[in-house]
Amino acid sequence: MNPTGPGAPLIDCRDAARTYGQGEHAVVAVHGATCQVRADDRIAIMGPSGSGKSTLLHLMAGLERPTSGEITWPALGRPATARDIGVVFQSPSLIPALDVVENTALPLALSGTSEPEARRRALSALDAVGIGDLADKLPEELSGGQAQRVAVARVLALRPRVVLADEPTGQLDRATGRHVVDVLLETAAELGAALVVTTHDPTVGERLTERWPMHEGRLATTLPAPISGPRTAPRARPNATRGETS
Ligand SMILES: Nc1ncnc2c1ncn2[C@@H]1O[C@H](COP(=O)(O)OP(=O)(O)OP(=O)(O)O)[C@@H](O)[C@H]1O
Repeated sequence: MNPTGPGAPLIDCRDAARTYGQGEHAVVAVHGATCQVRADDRIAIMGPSGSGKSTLLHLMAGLERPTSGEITWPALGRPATARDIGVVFQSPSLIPALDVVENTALPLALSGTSEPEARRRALSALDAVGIGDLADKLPEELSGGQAQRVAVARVLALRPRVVLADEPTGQLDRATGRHVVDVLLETAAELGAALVVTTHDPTVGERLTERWPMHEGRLATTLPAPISGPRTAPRARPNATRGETS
């Protein structure tokens, strides 16, 4: 068991697996995955469609429970909440009746932040993702890419300790996608937060410091070298405890 408190991993997955369905209909979305996420990590989980990336991300966020194995959040000393771990989902899921700034401020308002402060932080996050001028638009007036940027801003406004982004550039053109990754990296640095991004796009993966390959539900055992220089401290590496690599 990891110690809790500062220096402990933010997310600790131990042989965590997730199966959907039962019997002959069972689908093992994630086989036993063992990995850790710490502050300052910049990780791309990479793999083709259906390889289990979203499921692993949801497990890390505590949105789903592993069917076997364990996921803990040692640095938090308690189960993670949405304020600790912000998730940018594949689908923006904006509330149609609320304008862009209200959608962005909503999670903050729901977690007790005063309305003026929630609005101020929402506007600042919208500016950061380059759509401050759309603050009073309704979701139906947005393009898919603009809606995705609102979803990113909604998480950044929460100032979480970990940002988990599920294919955040999947619906964006190359230039906009690049900007969204810039924003995620800049904000993670500013907050001192960890950043984990799922993607099948190598040009997104190469922007992150580490790439964790995933194939058919298994997190690979071997990792490419970091982009620049060795890490300053040793850390646990992900491994597929069943042994296969992609
Ligand atoms: N709620 C669910 N019920 C049943 N099967 C599911 C469910 N969610 C995911 N799966 C299955 O688990 C496997 C992994 O899915 P997952 O969405 O995690 O992969 P992914 O790599 O994120 O794919 P994509 O890039 O297309 O989003 C797939 O075979 C998928 O059909």
